[in-house]
Amino acid sequence: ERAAEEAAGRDYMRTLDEVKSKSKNRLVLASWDYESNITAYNEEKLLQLSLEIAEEEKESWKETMSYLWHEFEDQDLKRMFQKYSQLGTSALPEDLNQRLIQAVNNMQATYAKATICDYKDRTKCDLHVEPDVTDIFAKSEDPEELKHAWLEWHKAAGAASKGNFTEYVLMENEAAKLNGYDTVAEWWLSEYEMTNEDQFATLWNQVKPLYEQIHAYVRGRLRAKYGEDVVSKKGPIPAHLLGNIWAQTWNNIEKFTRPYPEKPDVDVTAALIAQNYTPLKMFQAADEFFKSLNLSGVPDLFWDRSIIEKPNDGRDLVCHASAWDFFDGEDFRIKQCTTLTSAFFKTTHHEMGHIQYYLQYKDLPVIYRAGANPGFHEAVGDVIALSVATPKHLRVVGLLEDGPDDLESNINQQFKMGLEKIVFLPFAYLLDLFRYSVFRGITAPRDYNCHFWQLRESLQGVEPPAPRTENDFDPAAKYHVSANVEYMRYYVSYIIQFQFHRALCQLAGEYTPNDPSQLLSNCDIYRSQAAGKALGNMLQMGSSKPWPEAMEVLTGQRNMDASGVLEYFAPLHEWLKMENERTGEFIGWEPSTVQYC
Ligand SMILES: C=C(C[SeH])C(=O)N1CCC[C@H]1C(=O)O
Ligand SMILES: [Zn+2]
Repeated sequence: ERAAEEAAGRDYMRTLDEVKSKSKNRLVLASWDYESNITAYNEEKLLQLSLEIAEEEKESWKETMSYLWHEFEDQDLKRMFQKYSQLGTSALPEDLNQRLIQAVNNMQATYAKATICDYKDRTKCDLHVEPDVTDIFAKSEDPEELKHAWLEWHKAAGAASKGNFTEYVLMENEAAKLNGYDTVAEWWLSEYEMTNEDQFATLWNQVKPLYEQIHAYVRGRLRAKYGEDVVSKKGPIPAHLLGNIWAQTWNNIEKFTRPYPEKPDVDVTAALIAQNYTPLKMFQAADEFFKSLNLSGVPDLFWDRSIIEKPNDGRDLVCHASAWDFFDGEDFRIKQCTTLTSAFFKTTHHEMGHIQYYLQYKDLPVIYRAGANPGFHEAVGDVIALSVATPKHLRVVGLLEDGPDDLESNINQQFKMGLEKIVFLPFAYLLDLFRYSVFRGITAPRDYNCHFWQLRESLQGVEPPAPRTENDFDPAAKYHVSANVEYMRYYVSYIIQFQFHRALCQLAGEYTPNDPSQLLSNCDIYRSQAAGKALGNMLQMGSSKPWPEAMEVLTGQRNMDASGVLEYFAPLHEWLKMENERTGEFIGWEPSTVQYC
């Protein structure tokens, strides 16, 4: 009867977990080999192993579905069976799975190998997105050089992948249907225990007023710098002038847009170089922060097997930063082409946050070794980085000399954080609104680029530096579109990380709501055992419970909302409204005059 069936199911789950641990370990090792060294041999090995494991998974899926797990009373056992009942892309017939794997591998390789020619020296054509194009956008203040780099990169990495992307959409949608979803959009939303994107729209409505204020202020400062012919009074901002090839964060233009330029700069990049930091030292600093919270340090294997600098042996590799769980409870790695910049100092904390999550849930069944939802995984490292980025913490670790702690300095600091966190929200939101509409067939291939730029203009208030046509495919110029990595996880992360930060800061005694002497943006949880314990308790849950339960363990709230973001940036929001009022800056943007549809 049922009790015997559940007992049998429990035994079966234990065995299946052992089998899964081994097959996932083999697959991740082959993926690591391919992404660390893109060769035909490594691609073929990954393809063959992927197809072999897909067949094994089809077999074990039949056995899994032979149990009456829908009736099980043990909710935890039922949750495990429910997760194993999702076969994923292994549900595809082998030939379609092969076409899918090849389409994504082709896009990844195109992106990794893409290069552009230097603006000044047109014979120098070996510039990759990391570090070269990234550096151009960090340093150049020449609109023509920025336009050249923008157009060349979007041609080399975007347009080139349109065919493979269309094939990938077909195959991935087929897999979605075989897993019981209408399209990939619903499959991705199910990861958040949602059936539509209404909650994401609600979050956007909460933060949009704040975004419009910082957008208007930045447009005004850019117009002052480049002139009205380059930056209009009321139109969208040209995407190539925002310090980032995707215009997703605008930190690199902070140096000439910050509210109080006469106040001392907080230039972490200069400090890292001046103090002979190395990539290794950056990783050790992040590791030390987690240990200060009485959380886990990384194992020795991590230092032996990670790749933390771009290899200089001329190989092709995926440079985009990533953290890896090899599902054997011991092997955890990061692959990152680190350079000595404040951006990479943050990325290092971001990636070490993934590793910390892996370490905290490594003893759970393999099926539960994931974030409570994908946004949780992206938030861990960023929460730590919110403390690290405070002038207070930077002084503790010697990366910033003493300076004023007055209102103007706080506004400058919040503005710097706003160029990373507020500005990012519409970008992350639109990237998957675009892909949802593609997966749902609302956006056909002949409309891809037009619909992408309609979203870029309406949500982000940016426009392309030159006319676009359907020979372009600008979305694939962003890594995650070429690599089939869902992106709403970052939108969720940039909302919930402030809810997490607020809770941790109160536990650390660093923040009291409505106490102006303790700004949330000045909180540093460094060395707080209470904060570390609460964070660890949430991370140890992995995906064993629905994400509202994990959220509640840390914050006492069961829902995600923008109250954390709005509380953190309240002083800046007030300042921006007053400043835009004072200068008469137009809030929002009128339609673009650039032809892109
Ligand atoms: C650092 C990573 C690897 Se998970 C990343 O892709 N991030 C972190 C911030 C947003 C997003 C991006 O670079 O687009
Ligand atoms: Zn991440």
